[in-house]
Amino acid sequence: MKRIQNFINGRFVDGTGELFENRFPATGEVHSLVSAAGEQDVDAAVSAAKKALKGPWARLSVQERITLLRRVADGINARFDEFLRAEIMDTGKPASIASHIDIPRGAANFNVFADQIASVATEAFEMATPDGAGALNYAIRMPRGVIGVVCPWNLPLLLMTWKVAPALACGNTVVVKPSEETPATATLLGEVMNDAGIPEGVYNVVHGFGGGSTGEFLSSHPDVDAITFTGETTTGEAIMAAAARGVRPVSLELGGKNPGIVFDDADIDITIEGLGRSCFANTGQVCLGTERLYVQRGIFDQVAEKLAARARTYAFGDPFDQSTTMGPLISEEHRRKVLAYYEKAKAGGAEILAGGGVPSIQGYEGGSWVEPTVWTGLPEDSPVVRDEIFGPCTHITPFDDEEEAIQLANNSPYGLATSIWTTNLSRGHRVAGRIDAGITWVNCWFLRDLRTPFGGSKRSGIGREGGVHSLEFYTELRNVCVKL
Ligand SMILES: NC(=O)c1ccc[n+]([C@@H]2O[C@H](COP(=O)([O-])OP(=O)(O)OC[C@H]3O[C@@H](n4cnc5c(N)ncnc54)[C@H](O)[C@@H]3O)[C@@H](O)[C@H]2O)c1
Ligand SMILES: O=C/C=C/C=C(\O)C(=O)O
Repeated sequence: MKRIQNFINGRFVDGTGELFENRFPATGEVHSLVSAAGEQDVDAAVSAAKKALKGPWARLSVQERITLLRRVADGINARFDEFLRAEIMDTGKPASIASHIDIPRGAANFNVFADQIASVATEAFEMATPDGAGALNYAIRMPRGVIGVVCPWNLPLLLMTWKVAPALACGNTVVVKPSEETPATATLLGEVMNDAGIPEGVYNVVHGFGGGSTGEFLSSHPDVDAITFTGETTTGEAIMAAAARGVRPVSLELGGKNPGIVFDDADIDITIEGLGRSCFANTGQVCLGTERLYVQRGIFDQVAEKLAARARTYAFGDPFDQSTTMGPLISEEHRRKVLAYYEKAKAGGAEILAGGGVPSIQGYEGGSWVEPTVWTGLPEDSPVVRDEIFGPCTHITPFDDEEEAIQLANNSPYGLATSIWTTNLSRGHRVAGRIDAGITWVNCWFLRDLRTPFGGSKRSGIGREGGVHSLEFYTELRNVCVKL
């Protein structure tokens, strides 16, 4: 049985924690065992990262760091099939997704921030002084130090490197805690880091669970200088509390209950294509996905019917088969959560337009499969419409006018993402400016320019990642004032 180890100070080591099972979600079969890190292993990883801040890594120029980051990107691409297999075995997601999104973006993130750090500016101010000689102020950008990186299971390599790449570009060192569900690609990246010549201790990986385990050991460690987290809102609260001790900055990318708004002048084909992805892609396990949809009354029936038909087109099966378009959920535990909402919808009297249950897939009976589902008819205060489900499901509600649509969309404690579908672009711009969300797409979804600010409002997070915004988090600006 394959064993997945921790990666500390450039070496793969067993942790002092227990071995835990790693399952292939498509069948439920155990495919590897993972060595959990104990508190002393996390301490060893943080110490290695702290020591590396004073070693060769600290003496590299920005250009030398850029060269190493590009080598890491090349290293991932050179081992593309290994990363692809590892990600699919951990998540069960179809190769059609992982080969086009997860692995390419996992490599691209290193090039994006190599570009970004090459051109980032700071600032300088000349000032008058009473003696007339003046003074010059200039800012210098310093790495924060050891960054704790705590990651989720839905886009494991993509979301981990979305943090590690800018952190390293800025001269920090990192200790990564991948989700217990998806340990493999973060571990494989350790080999790539060594091969690329990243000094030992710069990139470390510790495996285990969250509260009372590895995640908490890391976020509470006094020598971690900043914490970047992506995951559930409640976990974000716990990590923010841990970071408060020692006054450490946090970047929190949290949960959402994202609305879509379809006006009656929308291009139906473009809209259904976009909503088909935003509602069901990655088996609905995307933080930016649409779980509540508001459709103007005049086209409500048409959109509901077409979206329900789209939900029925997904092909379940072998995640390694390129013709498979929908995989399982990440685990039996998560499937129980999603199916509980399927039952709540039924109990609440929802009209089920598509799905609502579990598909029968020959040869994959042990997998965590659910049907893509479309409901209507529930009240806005239903848990199905309020809570983040994180599955391939959406509830559709009709609205009459723009004001009502905005009010419905904003009526949520979350504020992560929205999509607006209309051919009236004045309305598209106008409504986008009134939605309380970090990211709003108009006539598109998940179109990503990696230089843009990415993050949530309200309970969907704190801070922004992407482009220069990542560099603002992973560095500290210091001002120097020189009397002339
Ligand atoms: N905003 C975004 O960009 C974004 C992106 C992806 C996923 N998410 C969110 O992530 C969630 C799904 O991911 P998940 O189930 O892995 O989230 P999760 O919060 O359960 O776990 C995320 C990570 O935090 C760790 N963790 C859990 N409790 C902890 C604690 N008390 N202290 C330290 N670490 C702890 C886990 O082990 C895991 O590595 C969804 O809510 C989704 O919306 C948000
Ligand atoms: O599930 C959440 C997806 C997040 C995606 C990104 O952070 C990104 O595209 O950079």
